[in-house]
Amino acid sequence: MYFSPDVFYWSGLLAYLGYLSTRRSLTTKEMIRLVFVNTKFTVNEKPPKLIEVYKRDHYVEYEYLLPFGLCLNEKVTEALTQIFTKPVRIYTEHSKLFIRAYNEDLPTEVNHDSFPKRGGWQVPLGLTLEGPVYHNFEKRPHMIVAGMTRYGKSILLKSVLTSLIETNPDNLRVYIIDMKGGLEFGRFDHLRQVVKVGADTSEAKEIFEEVHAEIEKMMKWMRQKRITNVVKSGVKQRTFIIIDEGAQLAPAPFMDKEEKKAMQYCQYVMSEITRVAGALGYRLIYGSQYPTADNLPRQVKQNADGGVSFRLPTKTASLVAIDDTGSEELTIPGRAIYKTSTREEIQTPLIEDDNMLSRLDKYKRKEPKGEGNNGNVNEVGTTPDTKRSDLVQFG
Ligand SMILES: Nc1ncnc2c1ncn2[C@@H]1O[C@H](COP(=O)(O)OP(=O)(O)OP(=O)(O)O)[C@@H](O)[C@H]1O
Repeated sequence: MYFSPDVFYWSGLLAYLGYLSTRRSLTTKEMIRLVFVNTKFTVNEKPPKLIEVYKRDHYVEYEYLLPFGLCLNEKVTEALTQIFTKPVRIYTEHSKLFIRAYNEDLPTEVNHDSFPKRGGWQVPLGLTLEGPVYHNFEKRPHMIVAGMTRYGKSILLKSVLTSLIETNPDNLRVYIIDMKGGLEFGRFDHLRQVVKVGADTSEAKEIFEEVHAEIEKMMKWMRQKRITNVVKSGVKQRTFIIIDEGAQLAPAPFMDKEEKKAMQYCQYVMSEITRVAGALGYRLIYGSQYPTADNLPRQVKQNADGGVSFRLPTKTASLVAIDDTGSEELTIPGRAIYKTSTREEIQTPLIEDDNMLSRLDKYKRKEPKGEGNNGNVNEVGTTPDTKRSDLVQFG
């Protein structure tokens, strides 16, 4: 029997439409079940059993009981992901499989002002699919911020600086090393919390010498007072060292001996800050476009318990920055991975320079630099029950 090509065309189309309509009428639960069966994610031909469906503000979560011996694999994860038009998180926990289907995509822009303020030393780092995420510098004192040029590193550093000043105007001291010639952070030098802005290698070295001397004094003072960690001691002051483009502070073969020595010194103090000075109230935020094993001091890497990575060129770069891959897949400015003991994809807060300058205007220095309590290290140790003599002794 002969069938014209038209017959094949129309019967094929009808079958496709039939498939589409069935597909449309399927509920999410049914589609998940079909994926389990079609990908052979079964034991004795039985797929995982649905236990509960949770409806939350930002997502709907399906909880399944996993039969013993059944392990989540890439094939089923990919097939499940294809069911949903919005982001989905698929994970297992205690013999259960969870499929969390989010209601919305992560936005491509979130204003810094939209994050509610939190007390202490917590700053907003970004928005996740489940709400805002904060970094607590008391729990995780040091942080690495990595990302290729034009993906949002400097803006995040500025957002963190703004939050720190606004939440702790009287207890914050900041040294900024802006290796982009001071172009990004030079404008904030007039704020009373900003002790110094260094814009090149020699200024960076001066800052590190100053910080190093402070750390030694502080250690002595704490030894005398038998304080082991400022966090539990009532010492309120914290000193942040923010570095934008830390890779510029790494020795390179073309440098002369003096320059190499200066760089090695800078790297040594960075390491000391993360190794011992966290307990003394010193916090390092190390920003770099492309951290490598050669330019990121090992101690900094090992002791920085928080990492934010914007887009990076390769998986290897992502592994160096945050011990995890994924940064090479980010494509949107302001989109980053925040890695601590957990991992979150975030859209970081956007803040414009002019907005930042106008809201921080009230913190501009009244006295000339170095007078009053501007950046005065003698004020370290100001606690309700610490006598003035302690402060003098420390200074
Ligand atoms: N959180 C954000 N949300 C949306 N867009 C952003 C965000 N952060 C940065 N951008 C966009 O990316 C541009 C570059 O940001 P930024 O200056 O922070 O880059 P960078 O990574 O520091 O680059 P470079 O290292 O070259 O200075 C901004 O001008 C802005 O358009």
